[in-house]
Amino acid sequence: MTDRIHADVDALVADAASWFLGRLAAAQAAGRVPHVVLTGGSIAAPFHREVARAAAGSGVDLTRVEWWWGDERFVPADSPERNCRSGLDDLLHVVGAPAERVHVAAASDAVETVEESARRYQQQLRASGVREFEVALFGLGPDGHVASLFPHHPAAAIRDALVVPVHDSPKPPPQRVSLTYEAFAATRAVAFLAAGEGKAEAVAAAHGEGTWEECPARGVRGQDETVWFLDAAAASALQ
Ligand SMILES: O=C(O)[C@H](O)[C@@H](O)[C@H](O)[C@H](O)COP(=O)(O)O
Repeated sequence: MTDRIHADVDALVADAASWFLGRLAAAQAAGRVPHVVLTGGSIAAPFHREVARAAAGSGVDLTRVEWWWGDERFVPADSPERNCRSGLDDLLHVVGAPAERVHVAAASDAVETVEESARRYQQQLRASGVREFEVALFGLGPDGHVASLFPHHPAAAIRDALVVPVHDSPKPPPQRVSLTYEAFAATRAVAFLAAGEGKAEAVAAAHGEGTWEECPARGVRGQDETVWFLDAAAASALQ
């Protein structure tokens, strides 16, 4: 694991965006159409805006990338709470990503149940033929959760599915869909983006020994690399 610690959020997202575009440039140069996992949470908007800004001149063709989300909140499509909101508004619509490459989990006004949303998202993943994710980006919960895999939550323990429905999420809203550890396992590069003192303990826990049940972020690692983009406050409890 590598830690890249910055003075503030602006410097953090600038470095993360440049690293992200570098990974995509290398994948495209090698002839791959990269599959990417985007995140929700508070870091999403500044990160997506920075990627949209830095993309011009990066040599990366963002219209030739397959876009997924690590988790989605089961709320109506036009809710500002949707995790895909920032990715769509701040990045994918800005760079003109074609709709057929943008994979969003069904909202609560499109399907009846969160089970159905999870089932369809898993079907989309399988149908896409994706064998690995090039990059998966994650925020970090103050309790160490990643995507919608929460500490000691039964949904986090499911291994025989790529996508699971989540009920009783400790972070609102209560119903969500999440990719599983199984889905994240085949990922070349994982990046965690975390800022602020509220994340310091979780960052330290995720770097430390112990189980994924108590700190789910421990369970997600990239095959090539796992990079932590942190501001000084989020890094403050690291030894
Ligand atoms: O639904 C969500 O909010 C996320 O997918 C979740 O995993 C998020 O990335 C972390 O909770 C960090 O979010 P904050 O930065 O807003 O604390």
